Amino acid sequence: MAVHDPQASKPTVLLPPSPNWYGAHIADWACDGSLYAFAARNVIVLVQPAAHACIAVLSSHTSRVTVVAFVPCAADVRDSALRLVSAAADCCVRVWDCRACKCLRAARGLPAEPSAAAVLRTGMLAVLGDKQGNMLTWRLDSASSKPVRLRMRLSAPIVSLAANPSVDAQEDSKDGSGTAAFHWLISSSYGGAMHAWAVPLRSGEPPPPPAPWFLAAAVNDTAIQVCGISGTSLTQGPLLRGHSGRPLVLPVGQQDRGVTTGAGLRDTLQASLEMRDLADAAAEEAGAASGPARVLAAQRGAALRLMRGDVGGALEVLAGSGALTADFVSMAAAGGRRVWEAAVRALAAQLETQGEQHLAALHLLSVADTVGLSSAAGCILAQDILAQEPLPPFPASIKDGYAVRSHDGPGEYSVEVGALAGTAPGRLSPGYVAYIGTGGPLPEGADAVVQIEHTEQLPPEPSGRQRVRIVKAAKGPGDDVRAVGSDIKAGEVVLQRGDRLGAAEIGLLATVGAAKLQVGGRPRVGVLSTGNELVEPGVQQLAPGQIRDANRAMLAAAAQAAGALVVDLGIAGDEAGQVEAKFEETINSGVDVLLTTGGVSMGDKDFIKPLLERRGTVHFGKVRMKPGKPLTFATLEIPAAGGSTRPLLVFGLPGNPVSSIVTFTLVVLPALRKLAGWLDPSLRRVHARLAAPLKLDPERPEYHRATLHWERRLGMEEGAVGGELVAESTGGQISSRLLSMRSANALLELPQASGTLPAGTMVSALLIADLGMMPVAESVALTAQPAAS
Ligand SMILES: Nc1nc2c(c(=O)[nH]1)N[C@H]1C(S)=C(S)[C@@H](COP(=O)(O)OP(=O)(O)OC[C@H]3O[C@@H](n4cnc5c(N)ncnc54)[C@H](O)[C@@H]3O)O[C@H]1N2
Ligand code: MOO
Repeated sequence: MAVHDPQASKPTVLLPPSPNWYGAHIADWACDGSLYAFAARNVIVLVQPAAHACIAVLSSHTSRVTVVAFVPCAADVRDSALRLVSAAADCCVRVWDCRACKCLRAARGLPAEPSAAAVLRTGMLAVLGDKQGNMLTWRLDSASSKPVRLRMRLSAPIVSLAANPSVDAQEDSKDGSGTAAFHWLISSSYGGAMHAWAVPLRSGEPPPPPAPWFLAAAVNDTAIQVCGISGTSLTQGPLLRGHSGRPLVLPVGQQDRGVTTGAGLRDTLQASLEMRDLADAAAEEAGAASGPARVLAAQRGAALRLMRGDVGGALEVLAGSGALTADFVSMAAAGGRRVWEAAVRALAAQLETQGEQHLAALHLLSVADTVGLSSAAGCILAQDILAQEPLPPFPASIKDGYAVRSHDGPGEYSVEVGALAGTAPGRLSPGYVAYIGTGGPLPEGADAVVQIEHTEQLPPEPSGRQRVRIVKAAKGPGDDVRAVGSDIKAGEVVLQRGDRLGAAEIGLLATVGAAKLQVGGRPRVGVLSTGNELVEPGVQQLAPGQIRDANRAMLAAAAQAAGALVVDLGIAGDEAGQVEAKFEETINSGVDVLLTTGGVSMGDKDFIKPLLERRGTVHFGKVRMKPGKPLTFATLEIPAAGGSTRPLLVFGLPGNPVSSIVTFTLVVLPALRKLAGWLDPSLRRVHARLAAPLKLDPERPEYHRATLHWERRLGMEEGAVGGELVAESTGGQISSRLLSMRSANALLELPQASGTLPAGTMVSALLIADLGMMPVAESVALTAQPAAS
């Protein structure tokens, strides 16, 4: 854990690494404004906003942190312990003491990946929501308590949770004025819109007495479910519909009153705006020229503008106030990607004007990322890596033996104690040799090493000092010594932009001390299946006409293997409205690339192409290829902050499973590789000989699935060295038969033509799998002895 003392040195401005910034509840403010926490992969970063400094990295979670939520404290009290609740994809929830930076308790075995959390104002009870719609409560005031699953389950993943901050909500609701009483609730969505809701509070609905709390849970379509919580029961209140994109419920600040009376939605919004204005003014009046109050004031100011839909104005407030990273991140968490992008851009500009180089911010806008060595495997370097110092950095022995002056020659010598590994070498006295181990630094004055096998031990001197006879002397200076820089020269480029980082490359990076790297980032890829016939793979009993959705899991795996971050967008039915609604929601969900399958051909339910034509530019919608004829590619301009737009790449892949994976491999994979930073993203082409005749297609060029293996060339006698790749078809090639992709490591490129290619014909083949996995049927001869010269 790195604890940073903001007084002691220059504060570090931190940005969240990109992979999971878009979660709804991965960032939170402590209620007194003194700390800000955000999840960054498996750790939680604690930021002190007043100092713009990272103070700690909490690192006990073993998988991606999906939830962070501070335990509320009274607004005017700085809690000396300041607790934080976090949960991670490994179904573990923890509570932390943020001042001591230690994990206080952990509970494992949650029923599903937690996706949202809220802690009730009393601080005693954490409420968690998960991807299966479960809600759980966890008592924080008892050392032995375990999370308890509430009896009712919501119908969809819970993407966000907020607890009513007002203790006296119920009392206020009994206003006696005869007018209806409301809680007010603020939400935003990935569509970018902010909503203010007046949630009617009727007796017993929600929350049921005696619990004074209500929770709002955003569920994964366009609605917010209001719930009441009492003991281990959950009561459903009204379902708030109206967002066009996935909604997020925003936690409201401590000063805000949880209730407003009488008026409808418009007045509720107006009242809340006024309250925030007042809070701003109060904070500023309190003379908060710097420090948390000013940060909070800026956050409120920005929130106010965001609520009016004035993204640019909100960012101006943040940039102008000097309230940097934490504000931006919380706005991003609340407002979705377009706010995030504008925020990062504004942050980058601000840091630049402050004379700080902060390329990380700019890189987040493209798909580049900064990673440590432990997460670098498979990434593509986005920078050249130079050695800072030579390797070895000192003349090093190649053998276990004796460091010598080479001109001393054979003879009997007293042995000095050489340098221990990892310590500085001394000086070799004239007339002596020094014991040295492999890799050890040569003492000053020595210029060669004599390996131990070329020496004989002699009886020690009376003083106990070792003596040795050098039987076979060093050939000259440098014998059995690695000179300084002989492996790597200082300043040498050891890796270049575009290099793929495997184990050896990561070893090289470690060697030269490159512990933080700029790499091509991970594009966010949404995967959506379409079709009324589709059901989840886990369904055991198929109803008539149903089939299991194979494409989504397959394409998600393929995109993940290509380094993408996959967003599972589920299944959309074939009704035009349903496809359209799902589509609207998903194109706004912040993905860079959208993959749909099905519905791109000629049928009356094939809505994808017309939809793409309406929403963007279809670059092609039919390709002369087999399989994959209806492959469609379109780009959409998605509105972004400041009136700009960002591109969304949409690949409409055919529904037939083989067609979808083949078109993914041929077209989407190179695109993802390009986004991830590959300099040459194309599939590698080799030549192979057909093992059996293959019939050609007269209408379309075909990508025939085949398994390549290595074989001795025809006519060569056994034991001779040499051979070639031989292609064996995977059998029936109909586009529905996914077994034709099983074990395929190549797509044979067969021309559109009549007739049959005879066995033995050489064809070109695109490699689609690692040839390290290639079957090798017969034993392959070893390298022959070179002819004696
Ligand atoms: N009149 C024409 N009909 C068809 C043509 C044509 O040119 N004219 N092209 C054929 C070709 S080629 C292909 S490929 C398919 C592609 O059709 P769609 O992309 O519209 O896909 P669907 O009709 O929705 O489904 C086709 C097939 O695949 C099954 N499917 C769909 N999604 C999944 C999934 N996620 N997992 C498993 N299986 C899936 C679906 O049930 C159908 O059997 O069109 C031809 N027709
Ligand atoms: O082009 Mo389709 O993909 O043959 O079945």
